[in-house]
Amino acid sequence: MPDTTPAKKALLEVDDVTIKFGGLTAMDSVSFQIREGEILGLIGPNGAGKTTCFNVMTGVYQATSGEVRLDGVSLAGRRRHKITQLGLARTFQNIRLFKSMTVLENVMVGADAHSKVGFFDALFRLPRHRRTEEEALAKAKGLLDLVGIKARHDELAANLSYGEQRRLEIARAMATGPKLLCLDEPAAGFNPAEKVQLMQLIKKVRDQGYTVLLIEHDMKLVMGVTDRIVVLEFGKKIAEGTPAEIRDNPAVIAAYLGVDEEDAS
Ligand SMILES: Nc1ncnc2c1ncn2[C@@H]1O[C@H](COP(=O)(O)OP(=O)(O)OP(=O)(O)O)[C@@H](O)[C@H]1O
Repeated sequence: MPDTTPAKKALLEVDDVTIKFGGLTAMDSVSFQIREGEILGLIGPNGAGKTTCFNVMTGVYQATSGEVRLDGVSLAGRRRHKITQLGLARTFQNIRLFKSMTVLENVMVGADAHSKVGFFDALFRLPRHRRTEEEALAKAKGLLDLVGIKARHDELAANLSYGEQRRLEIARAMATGPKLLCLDEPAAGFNPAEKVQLMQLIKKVRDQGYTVLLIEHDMKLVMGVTDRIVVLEFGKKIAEGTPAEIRDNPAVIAAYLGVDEEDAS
């Protein structure tokens, strides 16, 4: 039977983005789209431009040319907090938590990015503020439950295990209410069992209605969890497709093995 499911709309569009650092072109006319509800993997050897791509998307760097659009809205020239408000959240390669705050407080800080309560509501603890606070608390606990660390909510973030801190980072990013959740090497430093659990968590997050962009070096994880994969090498997109297509792509194999394409095929 022909597939009659309508194609999902593009949530994020990276449109012909180039970024140069002096003489180095870290992204060279890169275009790809992330569709609503999918898990997209962004992979490539060291120095391929993956993190730079994240940084352009999240407003850390400005593209030299081209633009990134979220839900049709250009992110060019927007400040980081504005991009978060528009619905793009990220985690970092190096964990960035408020270590002297509790687990729950870390998630509440994320939720504040979307708070519509004004200064006076908060100052006089007006009913609107209290209601919003209660809702934020319930939502934060729900997110901690989702990532599997609800029992630790009163603990200082510094006292969590490494794996728990990574989960907390994901919960905090989700607390900003993103349309797109970008995970930068979330499995770094994980053992095989933790990687399997992370795969399950990423799928669970997507099943909650989130769209996920994943930068990850671990091929088994990327192949096991993503719907589609975009491959960068030396700042250029060299391939795009399903995990099965990417696994068999000679250009990708060559990029990873560091051999000529003809030798790899
Ligand atoms: N702020 C910067 N100034 C100068 N060069 C930069 C800057 N940021 C990144 N680069 C360079 O851009 C290229 C792409 O780097 P990037 O960190 O995006 O690669 P990556 O694919 O994320 O690599 P890795 O897997 O090692 O994290 C590299 O050559 C890097 O040295």
